[in-house]
Parts: sequence; C-alpha cells; structure tokens
Amino acid sequence: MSAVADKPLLATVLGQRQSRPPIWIMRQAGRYLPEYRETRARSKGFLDLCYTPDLAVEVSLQPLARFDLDAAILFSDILVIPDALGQSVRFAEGEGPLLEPLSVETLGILRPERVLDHLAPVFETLVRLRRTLDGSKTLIGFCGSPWTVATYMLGGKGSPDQAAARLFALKHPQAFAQLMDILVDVSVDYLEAQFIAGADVVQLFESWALNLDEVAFARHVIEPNRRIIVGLRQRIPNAPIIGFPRGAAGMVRSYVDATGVNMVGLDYATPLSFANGALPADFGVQGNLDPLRLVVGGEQMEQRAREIIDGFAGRPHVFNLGHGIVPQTPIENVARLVDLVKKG
Ligand SMILES: Cc1c2[nH]c(c1CCC(=O)O)Cc1[nH]c(c(CCC(=O)O)c1C)Cc1[nH]c(c(CCC(=O)O)c1C)Cc1[nH]c(c(C)c1CCC(=O)O)C2
Repeated sequence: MSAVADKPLLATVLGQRQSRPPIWIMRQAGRYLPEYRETRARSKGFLDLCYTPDLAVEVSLQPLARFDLDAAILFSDILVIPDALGQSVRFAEGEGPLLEPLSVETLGILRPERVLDHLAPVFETLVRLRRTLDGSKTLIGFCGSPWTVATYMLGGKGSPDQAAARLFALKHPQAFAQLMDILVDVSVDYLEAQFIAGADVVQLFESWALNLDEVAFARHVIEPNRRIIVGLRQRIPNAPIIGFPRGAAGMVRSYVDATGVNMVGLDYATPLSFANGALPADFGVQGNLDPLRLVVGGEQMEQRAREIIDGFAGRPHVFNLGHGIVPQTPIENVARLVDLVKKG
C-alpha cells in the first residue's frame, strides 16, 4: 500500500484537510455511462457482473478513465450479502432489486458460514483494482449497514417508508435482533476481507436511516454500525471508515459520537450550517450536492457546489453528492463538476 500522504482522499478521511476537496461520486460506476451499459449487456445479469472480476474491475475503472476522480469504489452491491446468505435476490430490468421476503419462520435459511466463500470474486476484484490503480487514487470498499440491508431482506424490495421492516422490528423484536446480529457479524468478516484484499477505506451505506424514531434510530442504526466498527477495528486497527446515515438529521451527532466513524456522509437535505453546528469543529464530512442539480447542470449546480465547498472550508471535506448519481445525468455535467471541485 502506498503512503497515506500520496492519497488525498484517504488523508482527508483520516482528518487532514486538503487545499481543494478530493472528490468521488456515489454510484459513480453505473447506468449514466454508456460504457457501463455496454459491459452490463455483455454480462449474464447484474449479480453476474458483481461476481465476475474481469467485468467488475472494468466497470469500477470506467468513471476514472473519464473524470479526474480521487477514488475508485469497488463495483458490487449492498445486496450481495443477502444473496451470499442464501436468500433469493434478483435484479429485474427496470424494477430494482426483488428478494424473497424473510419471515420469522424462514430466518433459519440464512447461512452466515458460506458468506466469505460466496463473495471470493468480490475480494479478487479488489486485489486486481489495487494492482491497477495509480498510487494517488484511494480504493473504497463498502457494505450496506444492517438496518438498510434488513429493509430489503424483510420487505423484498425498496419502499418509500420501509414499513415492512419497521413493523417486523416492532412485532418480532427477538427475531429482528437475531437478523441484525447475523448482519453485524457477516459485515465485520466481509469488511475485514475487503481491507485484506486492498481497500484503503470502507463506506457503510445506511441509505434508509430516515423514517426511524429516535429510539429505533439508536437501536437499529447507531448500535449495529458501532458494533461493526468496534469488531472491524479489533482485526484491522484504525481501519478508516466513512459512515453514510442518510436521513440522520438531528441524530447525526449521536451517530458520529457513538459509532467511531472517521468521516460522516451528509445527505443533500442537511443544511451546511446545521452540520457545522452539530459536528465537532475538526470532524470530516462528505457530501452533499443534490444529484438532481447534476442532472440539470449549469449555474445552479456550480453555485451550490461552491456553497458546499465554502461551507465546509473549515474542516476535512470530501466532495460528493448527497445520494447516488441518477441514470439520466449528462456526462458533460459530471465532467464540469469534477473540474470545478478540483480547480475552483
Ligand atoms: C440501496 C442500495 C443498493 N445498492 C447500493 C445502495 C446504497 C446506496 C444508495 O442508497 O444508492 C450501493 C451500490 N450499488 C452499486 C454500487 C457500485 C459502486 C458505485 O459505483 O458506487 C454501490 C455502492 C451498483 C449498482 N446497483 C444497482 C445498479 C443498477 C443495476 C443495473 O445495471 O441494472 C448499479 C450500477 C442496482 C440496485 N441496487 C440497489 C438498488 C435499489 C438498485 C436498483 C436501483 C438503481 O439502479 O439505482 C440497492
């Protein structure tokens, strides 16, 4: 591994502010790129793409070939975990993920002991990316946080309010706790293996942290993320970790204090002034441009990007969107944004 000092994004995650913020883009490899769509068409399906290192490496590097990004992110998905556990997971064209929803009765089908073997191709992808990337680029690994993964495992698909998982957690607290324990344990193993394979930093995607009351947020978001981080750092001391608790809002400070993340990803609804007031003065943040500003581009995008850069000028800042890039994003807008962030 090359030195931290050679990797501006990693250094920023570790608390060293740069003169310009480094940048990567959540979901930077994906359908807005024609070359992604072309590789995807050559695969036998989305999970096949995730489990074929030749293709996953190619797709992970596509955005870096076009834009001067500071990091590559492993190409995979948060739902490889339920797949590896033995739950049926499908990605239907144009419909998003579809899982066979778990019930109290079917929790027993999950097979944590097979997860690492099943995910061996993902680690191979990281090994190859590590070998290929130039020394200034940070390699990001990731997993979904337990609550977010559980919302798909219990609901069977994405939903605006995560009602299936919220009801399950209230009606069957013991079964729910069992599921969360499994997810915490396999996530520690999974992230440890990602670091061993060459990841510099990992991001915990808690994309569905909104819609929880403060008690549920503490129990289903903060506590499992904290346990993953404690468990991981027992094996990889000082492992650099970005947490992205989307929708944490007023709970963001509690999340940061309790979990031990090095940097927190902010969604685009988080006001800059609120984040600056809520977080310790030197604590690092990532974010938080609205992805739809990138779809439209032009002056409104540039002005907001500058506000974000200026707003976080006093602390370590990794520029990013406040959620994933969307398929209809014009490539020239991405090029302009990266240029603006890097050069002003
Ligand atoms: C909730 C979630 C998922 N997956 C992910 C999250 C958390 C981040 C977020 O909230 O956006 C994370 C993810 N998914 C994907 C990555 C790859 C790395 C990257 O470039 O960031 C990452 C980090 C690829 C993907 N994951 C998926 C695609 C598109 C699949 C295709 O090519 O058909 C890609 C490129 C499929 C997927 N996977 C998931 C959904 C809801 C969908 C369908 C909707 C969509 O396409 O955005 C689950």
